[in-house]
Amino acid sequence: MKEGQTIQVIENENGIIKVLHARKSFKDVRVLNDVNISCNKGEICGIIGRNGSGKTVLFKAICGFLKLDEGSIWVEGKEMQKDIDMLTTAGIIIEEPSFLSTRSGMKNLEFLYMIQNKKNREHLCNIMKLVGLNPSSKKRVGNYSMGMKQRLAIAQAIMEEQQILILDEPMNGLDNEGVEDMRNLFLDLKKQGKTILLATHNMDDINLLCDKVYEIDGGIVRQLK
Ligand SMILES: Nc1ncnc2c1ncn2[C@@H]1O[C@H](COP(=O)(O)OP(=O)(O)OP(=O)(O)O)[C@@H](O)[C@H]1O
Repeated sequence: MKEGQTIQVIENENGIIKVLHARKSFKDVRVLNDVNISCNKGEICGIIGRNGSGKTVLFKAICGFLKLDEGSIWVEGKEMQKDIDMLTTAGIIIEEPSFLSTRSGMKNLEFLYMIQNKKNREHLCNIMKLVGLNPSSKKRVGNYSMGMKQRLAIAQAIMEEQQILILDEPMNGLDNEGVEDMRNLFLDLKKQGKTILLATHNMDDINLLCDKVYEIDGGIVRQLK
């Protein structure tokens, strides 16, 4: 599809996440240059691109962590920076989440969950098990391996059962079994109707998981699938 046609399709789509004509520069370096994407409800939408191509910047803008210079971002019909400042209706992994290193994984989830005034230990135990962590383990997060921290990050992203997940390289640090487990988990979440925006460097993730794929390069996004 030619670029002009792609943009028109995106503008007409009823995407649950839509980015229209997004531009973002840092000083004189343009990172996003008229970026357009649309992710429909129940889809896993992949974004690929080289190191430094702007995937994280795009995700941060979608979540409201940084402002675009131009363009608009719509999530569930609400415009970021106009109707809402921060996206609170999505489970998010962007960069390394900060956990309390002296507390167990389960305690960390409990703290984060309680911030939302929620209490449900059984639900959190199930989430821990779902990501392959032992909810009864007293091991402090500071002593977790990289893969265990990543599993905990996925647990915190999914624990509130949000309809949208924004996952920036969620497979980082996972071994083959972990990757396989998380792929199955994401496919299950998709079956439940969740929408997942996924940045990855792994083409197998793209081929196995994604309904739609965008590549970002030189600030420009191209739809590959
Ligand atoms: N706050 C900032 N100030 C200045 N430059 C920034 C800032 N945030 C990101 N950048 C620059 O924007 C560009 C895109 O960075 P980004 O983190 O989005 O890349 P990425 O595609 O996620 O890369 P990777 O695959 O390595 O994770 C990089 O050149 C980066 O240095």
